[in-house]
Amino acid sequence: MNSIISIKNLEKDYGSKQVLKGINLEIEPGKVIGYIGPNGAGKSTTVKILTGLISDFKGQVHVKGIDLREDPLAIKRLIGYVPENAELYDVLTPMEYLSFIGQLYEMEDQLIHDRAENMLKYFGLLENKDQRMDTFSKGMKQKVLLSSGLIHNPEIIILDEPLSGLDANAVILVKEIISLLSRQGKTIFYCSHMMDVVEKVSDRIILINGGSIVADGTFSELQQNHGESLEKIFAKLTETEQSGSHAADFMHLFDQ
Ligand SMILES: Nc1ncnc2c1ncn2[C@@H]1O[C@H](COP(=O)(O)OP(=O)(O)OP(=O)(O)O)[C@@H](O)[C@H]1O
Repeated sequence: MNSIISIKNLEKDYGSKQVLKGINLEIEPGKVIGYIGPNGAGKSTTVKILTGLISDFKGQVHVKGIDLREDPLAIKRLIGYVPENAELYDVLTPMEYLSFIGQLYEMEDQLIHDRAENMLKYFGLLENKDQRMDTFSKGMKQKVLLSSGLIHNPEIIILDEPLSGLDANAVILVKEIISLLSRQGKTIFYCSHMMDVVEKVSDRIILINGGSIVADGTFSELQQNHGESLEKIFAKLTETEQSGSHAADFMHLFDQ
């Protein structure tokens, strides 16, 4: 396979705790990869390694044939990353923030300006473009963050729970953007807990549990092997099928 991302025997410990236990992944270009798993499964850790934020890992990671250990900066240029919990410089305005990010990628000023303004327009933030972001809601900040991950038109886009805090219209917009980006040949690595969205937008779904891959395939392949909806497949493979009765047990706490 002509992989754009190649991960071999990836392991990561935090002290005595092994969080990734030998992840192997070959990812084709131009696909949307849904990367799912329970809280603490190791999704963000994988993504932080891929984006060069964590460097003390075991195993091999190559992006477009470049060894992550040898040239992390070259890989960072290829990737647009929207982290789960981002620190925005919220004393800046969206335009100032996006200019700053664009300059880090050595983009031309005019291109930064035009692209930033257009992205803010599509996210309904044009009238807020010159307001300081410390007054923004979570969803407004998330839209700026998404714009900052896309501004340099990266080949690979890594989204870690990108829909958090977004209203229903923005969720629809982001889902459409994901599909359009993939039609343009971009590779999208999409971590989320929103099973209904992952089910719809992903060409391939990878489920990790306890630091290991427990399922990998198209949605219909996973359905054939494990169940109807992605929510049910997830529950089955991560052993939370009893969540209904757990909820009932929880409610018994209030019986006395
Ligand atoms: N900096 C850190 N130091 C120590 N342990 C960490 C650190 N970051 C993550 N962990 C632990 O590593 C495990 C995997 O965390 P990770 O954030 O990768 O999970 P996740 O799948 O992204 O979870 P979530 O869905 O909750 O975001 C968790 O048990 C977490 O407590």
